[in-house]
Amino acid sequence: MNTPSQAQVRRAIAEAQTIVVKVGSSSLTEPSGHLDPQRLNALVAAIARVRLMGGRVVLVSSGAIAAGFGTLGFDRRPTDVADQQACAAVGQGLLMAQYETAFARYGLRVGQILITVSDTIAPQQYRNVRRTLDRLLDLGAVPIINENDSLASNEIRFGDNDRLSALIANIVVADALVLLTDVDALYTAPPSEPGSKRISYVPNVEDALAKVQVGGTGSNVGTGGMVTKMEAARVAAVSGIPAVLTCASNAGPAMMGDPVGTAFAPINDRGSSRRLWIGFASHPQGTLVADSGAAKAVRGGAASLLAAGVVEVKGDFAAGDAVWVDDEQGNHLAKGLVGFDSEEIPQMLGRNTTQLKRFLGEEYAHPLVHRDNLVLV
Ligand SMILES: Nc1ncnc2c1ncn2[C@@H]1O[C@H](COP(=O)(O)OP(=O)(O)O)[C@@H](O)[C@H]1O
Ligand SMILES: N[C@@H](CCC(=O)OP(=O)(O)O)C(=O)O
Repeated sequence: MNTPSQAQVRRAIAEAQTIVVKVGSSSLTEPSGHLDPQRLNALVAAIARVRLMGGRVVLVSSGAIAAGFGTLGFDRRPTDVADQQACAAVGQGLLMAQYETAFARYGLRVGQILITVSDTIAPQQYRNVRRTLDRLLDLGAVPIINENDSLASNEIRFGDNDRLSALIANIVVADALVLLTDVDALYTAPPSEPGSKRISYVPNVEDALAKVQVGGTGSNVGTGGMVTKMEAARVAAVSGIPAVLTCASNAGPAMMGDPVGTAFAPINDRGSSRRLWIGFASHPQGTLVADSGAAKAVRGGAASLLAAGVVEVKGDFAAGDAVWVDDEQGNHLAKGLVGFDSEEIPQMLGRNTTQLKRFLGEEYAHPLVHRDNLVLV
């Protein structure tokens, strides 16, 4: 696709029908570990304005731990996981109570959704998340999402809401992603470094990643810093979704397409939500190794992966799971949703469709991975 101008990207954001807004802990809370109702109310005012003009807004809100630790008597954000989970349990309630009251002033309802990684990995759960979000939006409510910090175990969690917000943008087929933080824009280096310069437009986030020096959090409550925000912007750009990054007090102008913060251009056309899920959220459970002919066909982008071109199957998976498609040198070519259980596949390898039908039956005369379920990496 042609690279759009900054004005085109800003216009696309202003005209977005469905917007995912992500706000960080430091934009909603005091360093003492309590909510800052004034800043939260200002954010709600900006979102309500867009919502009342007919926009569909999903809010991904951090802040549960940061709103809960002061209330529970800690003088700083705890580092112990169980303490963090307890703080999140308390803070999430406080956060939602404040959002409920703030949105009610505009006659708007909110709906809380707490997500774990497995809700976006397993196809069934992914569909559930999507259906609930779609219905909440259809009913005019503002879904408010956070990671389910109190239950997520440390080994398997998003850990930051930046990446989660980009996945949510895919799930709801958003037209724009708005990342709100405590810094007004992306800079060429962490703003604390002398000489760092503000960047107002990033036409290609993958190129920018090589040139910009991104650092960790600048506050005592944030988690991912600019690293995870750039990753979120990258997922959005690759998914065909324009994004803007700025401070929370610029939420209104950012959503109106004003030249605040940093705008990120999409670098691909929009893909289907399911293909984007395969590409970004699915966790492959095994590998199909393609021979050189099949590898070439898969790389071409329009072919299904047939059993005739597969030389090896690795891992233990069920039909419908995500798998890697590798070449014989071990390079990942694609990710795909496989049509058969791993135990069924060895007997199919190297056989063409006629042979599969004759020796194994009609139900085996299908590609291992259909091209609609295959995404190049
Ligand atoms: N290149 C950069 N440009 C802007 N900010 C950066 C950069 N590198 C690191 N940062 C830091 O990232 C911080 C924002 O991330 P974080 O603290 O995780 O916020 P949030 O709580 O909103 O998610 C900024 O305050 C800033 O200190
Ligand atoms: N889920 C956590 C926040 C995780 C997170 O990404 O924080 P932040 O870097 O402030 O956006 C919480 O609600 O405390």
